[in-house]
Amino acid sequence: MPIRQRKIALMGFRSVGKSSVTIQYVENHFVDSYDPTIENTFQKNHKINGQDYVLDVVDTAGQDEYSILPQTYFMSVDGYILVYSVNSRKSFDVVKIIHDKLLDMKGNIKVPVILVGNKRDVAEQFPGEREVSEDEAKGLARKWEVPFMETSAKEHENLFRPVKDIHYLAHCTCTYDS
Ligand SMILES: Nc1nc2c(ncn2[C@@H]2O[C@H](COP(=O)(O)OP(=O)(O)OP(=O)(O)O)[C@@H](O)[C@H]2O)c(=O)[nH]1
Repeated sequence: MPIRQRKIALMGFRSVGKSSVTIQYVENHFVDSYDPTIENTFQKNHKINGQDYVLDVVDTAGQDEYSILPQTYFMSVDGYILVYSVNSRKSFDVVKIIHDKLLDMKGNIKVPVILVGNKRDVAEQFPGEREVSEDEAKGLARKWEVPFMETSAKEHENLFRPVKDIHYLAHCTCTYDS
């Protein structure tokens, strides 16, 4: 079977951990320093149900509510991982705005998205710092009908369920059997 190539992009507010999640997922280590990203693309191979996939994983520059998203993010990306940080309400608001923009640009067709609440370890260690509850995020994911998970890039916790979640993104099916 020929190898299939897919492109997925991580998007979200600044400093929520998009690069850390990407690097942990692709290279299995945690980067403690903060170096704002312009844009980086990584590759990861997956075999899913006997089919080989090459995933281009695009780690985007942090967005805010005013960011104008480049056309390339709409034209050539198959699926999106929208990342917020569980200790930042603002970053949760920003993923909602990004989601609206994606739907708008794609013509309101459902877009394959995974919602990720990163820095779970911070909320576990300092519960007072949590600004977005798991229940609220689950509610949003239910409304969007997309998979959701809280992760910790630092603790390498829950970094996607590769077969199930990546399969969903790679196939762009827009339906998710939770
Ligand atoms: N405690 C903790 N810190 C994290 C986690 N993920 C990222 N960080 C830290 O948060 C800071 C920002 O992480 P980045 O991965 O650079 O964030 P980003 O979203 O790529 O940032 P931009 O490039 O500005 O958009 C860094 O200091 C990371 O070490 C996590 O799961 N837990």
